[in-house]
Amino acid sequence: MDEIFDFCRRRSITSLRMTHQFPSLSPEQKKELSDIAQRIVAPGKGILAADESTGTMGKRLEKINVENNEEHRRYFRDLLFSTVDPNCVGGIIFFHETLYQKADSGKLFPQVIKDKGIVVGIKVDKGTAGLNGTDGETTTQGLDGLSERCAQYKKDGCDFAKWRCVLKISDGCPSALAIAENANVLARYASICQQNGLVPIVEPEILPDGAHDLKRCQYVSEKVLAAVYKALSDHHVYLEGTLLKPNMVTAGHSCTTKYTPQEVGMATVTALRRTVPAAVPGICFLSGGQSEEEASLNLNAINQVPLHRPWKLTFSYGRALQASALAAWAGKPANKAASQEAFSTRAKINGLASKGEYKSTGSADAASMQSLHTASYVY
Ligand SMILES: O=P(O)(O)OC[C@@]1(O)O[C@H](CO)[C@@H](O)[C@@H]1O
Repeated sequence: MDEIFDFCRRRSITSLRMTHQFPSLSPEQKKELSDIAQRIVAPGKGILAADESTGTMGKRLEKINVENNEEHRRYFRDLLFSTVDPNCVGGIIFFHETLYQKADSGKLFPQVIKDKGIVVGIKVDKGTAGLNGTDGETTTQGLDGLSERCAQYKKDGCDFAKWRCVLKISDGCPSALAIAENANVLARYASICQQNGLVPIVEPEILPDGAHDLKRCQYVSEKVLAAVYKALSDHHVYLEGTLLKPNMVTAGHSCTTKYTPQEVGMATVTALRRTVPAAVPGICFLSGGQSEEEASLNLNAINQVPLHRPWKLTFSYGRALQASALAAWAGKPANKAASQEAFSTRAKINGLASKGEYKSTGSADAASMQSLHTASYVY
């Protein structure tokens, strides 16, 4: 090590010395973070994103004519959590309210989940805010008081966190400002999480709105991810203790060319191989308005791409894991078992897809084929 420092001094390279001089995490902290991340993306497992804010949950409940009140939100989440299979779900992302609610059994939800061996996560961002002078682009808020909130969440049973940034594709978007600002805020968030023992899920979502083709989405995804990993490095984030939650590389929703899952898989894996370091243990895709079946077929194809893939490639789905379950429930207690069955089926299929082992029978039901995309969706 001394020779390296000596070499750096002679060449006036100071940054290496600085990194070693001010280590941000102890070996024990690093081990804890890396162990948590590995548990979440163990083979065949992915993440259930159940972190819809109260407003977003309202939009979901409205579709099935159910009132958006605390009990209905609790009931639906209890329905999911009491049936979730730890063989295909390694982590669940909670919204603040859910973390302090109880299951019908009287146990707090985080305890129910931990007892199954599933890791508890929490959404910690506070939503998007406009970047003035841009074409409607945004950054994400929530850094103020984040360290204190993370420390409290760790005490209350959480071991990972999620923060979502949003970028969009159009003629002039994403702008250089949006790319730089969102990369930096994700890195700052990730650094704060790690100091508090939470594995940060880094989510730079590129929206599927638009008529762009697959190539354009791949190009933009590469630029955004390259900026994110440069910022994470600048902020000394320990990559082994992080997870990435990106969009799959797909054409825009109104693109007239339709691409096969194999084409989506190849474009996605190519973009990731060019930008995401091998030290990152897992890449957990968001579903972004794809139908349940489409999200499963694309994930399966991603895991069948004949290129070296140094990370686990799995799911962190919200809509694509819950849509059929919500529709089957329709707010009626008598439908609870049918709703749980629908959820378990999707979780099992995605567990298989995360290993490239899902064989579609081609007989998927209508509900799972329905697009879940809403143009200019605001969460
Ligand atoms: O795209 P999906 O799979 O439905 O949801 C992905 C997601 O990141 O976006 C939502 C809004 O923040 C979250 O509830 C969820 O974690």
